[in-house]
Amino acid sequence: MAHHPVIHKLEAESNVAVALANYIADLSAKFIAANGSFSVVLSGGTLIDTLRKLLDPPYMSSIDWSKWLIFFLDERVVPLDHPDSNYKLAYDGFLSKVPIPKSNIYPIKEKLSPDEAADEYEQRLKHLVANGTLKKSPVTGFAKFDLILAGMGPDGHVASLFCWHFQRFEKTKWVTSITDSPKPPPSRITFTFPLINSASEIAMVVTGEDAADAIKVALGQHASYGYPLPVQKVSPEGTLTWFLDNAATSELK
Ligand SMILES: O=C1O[C@H](COP(=O)(O)O)[C@@H](O)[C@H](O)[C@H]1O
Repeated sequence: MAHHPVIHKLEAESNVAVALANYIADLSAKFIAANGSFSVVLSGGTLIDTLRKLLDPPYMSSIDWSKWLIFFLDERVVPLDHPDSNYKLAYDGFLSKVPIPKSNIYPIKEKLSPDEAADEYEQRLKHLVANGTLKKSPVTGFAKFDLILAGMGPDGHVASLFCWHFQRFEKTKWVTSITDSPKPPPSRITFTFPLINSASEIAMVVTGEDAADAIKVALGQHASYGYPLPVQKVSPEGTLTWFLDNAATSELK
């Protein structure tokens, strides 16, 4: 049974950045004290810039970065130094500025087809569960990440799970691929909903006016047409916490 979501409606994106840094620092301390590590899944997009407060005092020196493990919620199937790469975005904007050991960062493998890249990432996650690096959900048997940091596109997509694309209905695979993403670039890999929803904590970090219509649907104030939006399928075993600014909530009553 999913818990009620926690919703933080903040004035500006800069307030979201501060609240998000506090939330992440608290979870980092909690999970490291309990398990000796903190597994964090990053999406791309605007989220990476909204993580910027973690680079400031007191977080930079108070967080035990050496215990963080970094994964990617979705990735574009391009070289890791390509401008479209979510790894490059995260590395340039965040990962290169914090002392997380390189061996604790898990980018996709290059030079594989989208299908091969998704399978390879899934196998790597399964191996990390088998050797105890990652936890396993006792409910679903999928990997159980401590924290997934997700954004949402204006069309309500999460990760690379889009409306009208079958990947959003995947039940068995942990990671899947898409070669006709409606948002460029077309070839991507993505966590599936069963893997996403096995997480302990999911933060949906959504800012800006473009998201306002989808936020109205996601928070139940407007019926969706036909199928629910992908974002409406986000329902973790643990807690879902929304971080929203005034622009993203401007259509809410
Ligand atoms: O293409 C993608 O889009 C989403 C949303 O991005 P945003 O810029 O609207 O925040 C992002 O979460 C995902 O990781 C990315 O591949």
